[in-house]
Amino acid sequence: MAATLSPMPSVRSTTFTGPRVGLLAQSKVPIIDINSKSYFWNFSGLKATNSTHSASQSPFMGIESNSFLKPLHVAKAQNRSQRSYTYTPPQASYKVAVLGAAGGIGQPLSLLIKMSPLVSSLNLYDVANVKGVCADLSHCNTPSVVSDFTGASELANCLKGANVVVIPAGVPRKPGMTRDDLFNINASIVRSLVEAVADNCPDAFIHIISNPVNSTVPIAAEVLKQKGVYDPKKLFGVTTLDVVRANTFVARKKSLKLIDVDVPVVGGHAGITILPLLSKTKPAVTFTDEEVQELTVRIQNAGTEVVEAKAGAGSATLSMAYAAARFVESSLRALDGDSDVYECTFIQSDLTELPFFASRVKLGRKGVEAVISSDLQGLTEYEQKGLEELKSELKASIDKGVAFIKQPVSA
Ligand SMILES: NC(=O)C1=CN([C@@H]2O[C@H](COP(=O)(O)OP(=O)(O)OC[C@H]3O[C@@H](n4cnc5c(N)ncnc54)[C@H](O)[C@@H]3O)[C@@H](O)[C@H]2O)C=CC1
Ligand SMILES: O=C([O-])CC(=O)C(=O)O
Repeated sequence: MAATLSPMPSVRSTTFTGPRVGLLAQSKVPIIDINSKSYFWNFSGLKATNSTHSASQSPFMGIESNSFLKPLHVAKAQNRSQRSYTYTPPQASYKVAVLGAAGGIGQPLSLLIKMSPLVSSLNLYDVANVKGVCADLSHCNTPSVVSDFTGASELANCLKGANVVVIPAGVPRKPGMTRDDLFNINASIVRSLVEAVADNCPDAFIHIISNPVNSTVPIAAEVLKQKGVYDPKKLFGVTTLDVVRANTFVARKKSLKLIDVDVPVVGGHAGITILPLLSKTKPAVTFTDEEVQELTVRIQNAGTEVVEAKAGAGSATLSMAYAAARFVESSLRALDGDSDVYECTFIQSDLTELPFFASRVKLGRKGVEAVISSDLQGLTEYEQKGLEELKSELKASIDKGVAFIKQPVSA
């Protein structure tokens, strides 16, 4: 019996003007455009090279600049207008290191980073099992060269020359635990990994995923200070998943096009310290008080929702990998000179009286170029109350991280 192939949803409804390849002449299998291939892995903002379609006048004008799926829109826009564009794909020239690459987040995250056209070297580090992940990934025909590094003795080589270091190393939660319950194990892991970053690639952007982010980022800052290489503009707590979730939940609730929605999420990354600013949602949308309450609580508890659904098998890994890959790609675009890159992230901050705070920032070649202070202006009463209420918990988590390095408790 002949096998039936299911059409890929992303190509089913599209019509292309370029050369075509018939998969199976007599079947209903879709015809795909060979030129469309790149859109499925090319996450970076493609630069138009002809004068009519410069990057700033490109068909994706008006689409959120930090959209991880922007190139899919390019494909659609191209299709709609039946015009053809000449693009110069971004040059692959950046080195990214993933520490904890064999883990639940590390593996899919490494795959997504492997798909970036901006990455020339992808270095995978873990305490075990990273060789196989590397062998597997290295068969993908995307530009980056993948290398594996196992154990502390290979960490320095993994990090040398890295432009971006992503750290998802550490233990995840089980049902009934808070993120802070991970502190005792993950604090030491982050400390030792960041020490190595300080020694081997002090100029790199450092993305901390390991929980509790509200404490592990201050830990990383103190380690970098002790090593004399702290640049607060280049140390980031990855809170992108909170934004990804907020965008998803709001779009569903209000029947908006997912790709258009952008909700800033500020504060920190645990429970009530996660504060979605629904009043700042783009496109502008109104919510009833009940919707605000329901959405805010869902966004704050979304991590726990996944932990409970996984019932002991860990926490969010796939959505986290997606979110972290978006943050990596944004960082690479910023390093590459894109002047239109905005993300929410947990950083050293003057926005409130707290020394660290997540907010929207503009990213540039040197890291954080500007903090978007207007997000905290004109808050609703509900948001203002949420902001005041999160401060004591967030401060305690920050202080705990700082104290871990400044006054280490002997084991
Ligand atoms: N920032 C965020 O939004 C999120 C953070 N997380 C956090 O990310 C962390 C990782 O989660 P999963 O990948 O699910 O855990 P996992 O247990 O599946 O993977 C962790 C990996 O880290 C490795 N590892 C442990 N110690 C290491 C060390 N010293 N050096 C290098 N690698 C080391 C392990 O061998 C393992 O491969 C957890 O702390 C989790 O709470 C999870 C989801 C969202
Ligand atoms: O909930 C957890 O433990 C993992 C996490 O940070 C998230 O999913 O937001």
